[in-house]
Amino acid sequence: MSTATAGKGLEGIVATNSGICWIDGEAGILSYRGIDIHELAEFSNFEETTYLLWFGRLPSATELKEFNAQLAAARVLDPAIIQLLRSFPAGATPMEVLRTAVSALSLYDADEKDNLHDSNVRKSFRLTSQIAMIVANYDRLRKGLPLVEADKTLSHAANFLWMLNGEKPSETATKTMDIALILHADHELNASTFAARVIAATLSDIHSAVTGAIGALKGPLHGGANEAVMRMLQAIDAAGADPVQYVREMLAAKKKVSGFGHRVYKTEDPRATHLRRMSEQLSKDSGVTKWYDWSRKIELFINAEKHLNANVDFYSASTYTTLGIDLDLFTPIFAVSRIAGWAAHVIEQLDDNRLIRPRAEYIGPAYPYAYIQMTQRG
Ligand SMILES: CC(=O)SCCNC(=O)CCNC(=O)[C@H](O)C(C)(C)COP(=O)(O)OP(=O)(O)OC[C@H]1O[C@@H](n2cnc3c(N)ncnc32)[C@H](O)[C@@H]1OP(=O)(O)O
Ligand SMILES: O=C([O-])CC(=O)C(=O)O
Repeated sequence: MSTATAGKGLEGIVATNSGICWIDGEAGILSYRGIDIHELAEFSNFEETTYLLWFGRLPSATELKEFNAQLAAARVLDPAIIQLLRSFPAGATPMEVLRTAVSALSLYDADEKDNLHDSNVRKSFRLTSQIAMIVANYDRLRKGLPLVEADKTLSHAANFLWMLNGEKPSETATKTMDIALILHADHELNASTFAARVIAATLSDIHSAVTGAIGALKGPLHGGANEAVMRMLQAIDAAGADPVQYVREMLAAKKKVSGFGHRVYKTEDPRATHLRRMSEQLSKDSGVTKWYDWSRKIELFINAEKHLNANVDFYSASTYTTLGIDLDLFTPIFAVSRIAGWAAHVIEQLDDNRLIRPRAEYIGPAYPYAYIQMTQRG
């Protein structure tokens, strides 16, 4: 077999076949199983979208009802996981906690240790419900607040907000969270999903694949960018700076501005369109307009100056902040949604598996390079 050298960062390399997500980066189109993200954001909900990702088509009314019931029934965490959450040192970040707790979930998952399709679907239900619960529970534990029991009558988005805040969420908050979860649910071979597929392809288990994916999502070049956007907006606020001037100086110092640029999209990220709209509406409704206003000014400046567009992470920062959510929960919330895509990809990988093992172009010292005895080294 011949080998070809991929560009740095595997840019433009098609690494697998997948029937889950189609993106046209030139035209700014994102679709799950062929259905445009704009239609899903307008008409679907997170549960239905997850069904679509896992089973390849939209459910009937009865199938959706059963799916919702199965997801709600999976809102159970072993007491040992709660104990684990209580045991973390003060200052453990929610992403570190999520990564560690998801790894531990496999120890308490009574399902088959096999990698059969149906076992992994059952585990995916549990992982989807449990990730949301871990994020909500840990936030309350670190704040010294009592834990809130899952409400199995609520939707996934509403139950997450309920367990996080201990009060029934408004319709607006639930709808906003639900749309955000739809928008973040999958994105083809992004870094965390690729990591999940590489792990799954060794015939390791789905918990390992999702743990690795969470580790990849955490980085500021990927999902961690939403937190970094808010940290930047807060730094602007603390400095009493002009947002455009602040960002101009970042560019002059050759720093990257989080929430801009994308490996695949050459136009606006279609998800940013929705998040911008939601951020603007929430800011008007709440009367706290500065985060949206500053974001918009920064966006227009970066568009003009660098021809870079906002990605999914840019307006999720001001959206979640206006919903009253702490900034270090933004990336965990990304995971609350992206588990839908990770699970779909792990299952798809295993349905037609082959080990993922590319080659590296060697650029080290030329072979054979002599071994020098210790006594003869300088
Ligand atoms: C959910 C997600 O993962 S969405 C992405 C979230 N990440 C971010 O928002 C972090 C900021 N953005 C970035 O770092 C990048 O745009 C990435 C990682 C998303 C994509 O990276 P790549 O495709 O590898 O592009 P790369 O980093 O090589 O950038 C290409 C050029 O655009 C510039 N550029 C890209 N993004 C930015 C940015 N956000 N701010 C300033 N300049 C940027 C680079 O400096 C580089 O310029 P140069 O050619 O003059 O050196
Ligand atoms: O596709 C990517 O590279 C990153 C991204 O937008 C996502 O994972 O949602």
